[in-house]
Amino acid sequence: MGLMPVDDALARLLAGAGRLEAETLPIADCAGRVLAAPLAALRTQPPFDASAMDGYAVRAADVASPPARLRVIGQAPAGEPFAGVLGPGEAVRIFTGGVVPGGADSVLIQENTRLASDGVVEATEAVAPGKNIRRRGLDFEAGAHLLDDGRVLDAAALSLAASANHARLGVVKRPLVAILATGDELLPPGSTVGPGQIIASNLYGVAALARSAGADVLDLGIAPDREAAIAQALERAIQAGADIIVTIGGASVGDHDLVQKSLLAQGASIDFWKIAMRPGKPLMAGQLAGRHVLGLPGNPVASLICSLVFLVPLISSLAGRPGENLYRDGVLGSALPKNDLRQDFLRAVVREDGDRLVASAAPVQDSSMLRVLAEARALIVREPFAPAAAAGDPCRLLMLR
Ligand SMILES: Nc1nc2c(c(=O)[nH]1)N[C@H]1C(S)=C(S)[C@@H](COP(=O)(O)OP(=O)(O)OC[C@H]3O[C@@H](n4cnc5c(N)ncnc54)[C@H](O)[C@@H]3O)O[C@H]1N2
Ligand code: MOO
Repeated sequence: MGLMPVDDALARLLAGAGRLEAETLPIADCAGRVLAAPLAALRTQPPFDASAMDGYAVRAADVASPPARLRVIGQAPAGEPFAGVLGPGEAVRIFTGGVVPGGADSVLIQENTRLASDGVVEATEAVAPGKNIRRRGLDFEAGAHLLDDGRVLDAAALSLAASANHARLGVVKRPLVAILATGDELLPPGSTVGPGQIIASNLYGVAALARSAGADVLDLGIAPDREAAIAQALERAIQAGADIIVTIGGASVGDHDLVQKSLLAQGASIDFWKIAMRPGKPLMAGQLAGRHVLGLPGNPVASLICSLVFLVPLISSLAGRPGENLYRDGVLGSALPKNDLRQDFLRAVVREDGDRLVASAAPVQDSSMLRVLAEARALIVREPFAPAAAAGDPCRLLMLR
């Protein structure tokens, strides 16, 4: 089988990954979620002409030639409207958020007044009609369209929805990603490591990427290289309602690479396997019981870069949220040899030279080396068969941080 180009593989993966169904949640649980339908206002805000300042509700004409004395006939704190109507020569003590009483056409701020005697206030400045009044419906009218379908519920959108009196919101279901590491040699961090054994590392990074893309994660732990154990873990993922099943390792061609075999035995269909990518060649994608399956290569750097390039966009697509564009233009800080048929993602340190990002590839790019990945700020993306390049040549960067 030939190697599928990275862009083709991504397009195939996303073609079958439409937005998940909606669920209704209390608004307190909706932060960061994606609206599943347009949102309209259930009420008008403000629902009355409201004072924007602490001061006195007045008739502008009464204070047109200051100083002007006004009789204070009552007060209107927020939440307690004044019941009467203001007549000529009268004022109502009012506070920010209070209902502007009938008869008043403006609010004079208290800094522009002084108390003359008990029950009498003196305006020391004039005020323009309408000044310091938030008109009924200034923000929105009942029935108005407020938020689009697909809007991410950020701080402003969430507060607006609450203000419009929505206690619950219809949001896109958050994808559930089940992650299974495979390999007889793997032990969880903190273990006493025996001969030939290593620590399972990348599932933590894969889980972190999944969560940051808006998914919930089900950690299926580590399965040994036995078909029955892998099958059992896949069944757990299905029972838990996973939308995406991610396997790590066992994706290549060795005698102990059993993931594909297990998947096929469970009735999975394989959409593609092996792509023109370095690291990440043995990446596999398919479907099992209506779930997406992404088989990541075991090499830690390969699995993390494949997660960034494939898993994150898949989650974004299911979650109905636009993915963040992590690509930037940069220049090379050091020369690179010509590339072969695999699209390369080279770990690079980046320095800023004015507004230019200067990226220098690490000299050793072995896909087991997590330290080089942690030190990198970007991946230099090299197209298949790219010619040799010199320091200073333009390059495309996939930013990591
Ligand atoms: N004859 C060939 N051999 C290999 C090929 C090939 O085309 N022909 N491809 C190589 C490439 S590229 C990669 S990438 C690896 C990926 O193989 P697998 O997905 O089968 O991964 P494993 O063999 O299970 O593991 C590879 C390596 O990574 C370690 N590993 C696995 N899982 C974890 C984990 N969760 N945390 C940390 N480290 C892990 C594992 O111990 C191995 O050292 O295949 C090449 N071989
Ligand atoms: O993906 Mo493998 O790590 O290309 O080396």
